[in-house]
Amino acid sequence: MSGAPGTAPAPGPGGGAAGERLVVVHPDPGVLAEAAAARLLTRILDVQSVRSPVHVVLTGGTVGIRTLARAAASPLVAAVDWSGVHLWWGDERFLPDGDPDRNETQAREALVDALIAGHGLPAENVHAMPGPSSVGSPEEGAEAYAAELARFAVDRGVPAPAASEPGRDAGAQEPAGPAVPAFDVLLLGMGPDGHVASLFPGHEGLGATGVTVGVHGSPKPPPERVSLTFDAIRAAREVWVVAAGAEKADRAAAALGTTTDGVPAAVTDVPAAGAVGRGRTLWLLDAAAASR
Ligand SMILES: O=C1O[C@H](COP(=O)(O)O)[C@@H](O)[C@H](O)[C@H]1O
Repeated sequence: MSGAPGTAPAPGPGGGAAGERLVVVHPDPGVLAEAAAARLLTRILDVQSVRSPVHVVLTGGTVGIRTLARAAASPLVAAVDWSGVHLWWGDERFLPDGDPDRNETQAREALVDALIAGHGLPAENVHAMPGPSSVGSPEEGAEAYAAELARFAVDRGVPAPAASEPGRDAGAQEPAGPAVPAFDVLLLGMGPDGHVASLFPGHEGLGATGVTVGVHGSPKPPPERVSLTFDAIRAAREVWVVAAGAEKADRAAAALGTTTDGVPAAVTDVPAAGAVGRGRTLWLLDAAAASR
């Protein structure tokens, strides 16, 4: 895979038009996390220059959390008006509040608690996915999160923001879509099996309707999770897939291009192939993950 960015529009799964896709390759996981953190903070700043609030979806996983930790260490943190930012999650392990394996716990330790304590992020703007401390099952958690998302859903019947917003045409209608906020950046990690969020190859969650789904039998522990669906993921203005390590290379190549026998990847085999944003999709990889 070349390191050169590709800008050919990537058709959305199901053939729908989607925005541009870029693949950016970094020398190692440390530089990848540093660059992804700077890119995230800069993107929030750019969006804040034309609208508020800004909605960002966080991911768990090694690169996802490392990116948040690097963002916390960045001087750019002080440039963002965090009072106008909302943080969401793409998926959560169905574990008690404060469990060290929860994506939320790791994100709070890496960045989120520091933003609340020292940078004006309102605690109520942090929208964690419910776990067994507050609901009885992953399905109840999914239902509760869908209701929370709907509270902030964008009214897509109104014209899109003015042309001054980067990448938007004045007067264009926001396409109708699921009852979720207009996520400005939706971060996703990718597992060695090509899973994104908690949507695993061959798993029934891949075809879930609605915006959230309760997951059972996850091949990666813990078995129970809550996840956004692809409908919710694809409603995002930008989807960023961040992945590092040689163990991701095969699935990254399959998701981005074709399988070894030249067949375009199917989302059921490579869920990451379905990670497409409405305006732009970024694949931020290290050299090892891009090696195929
Ligand atoms: O379990 C999960 O795994 C994926 C990928 O994690 P990684 O360590 O292989 O990057 C992560 O994106 C997801 O949020 C998490 O729940």
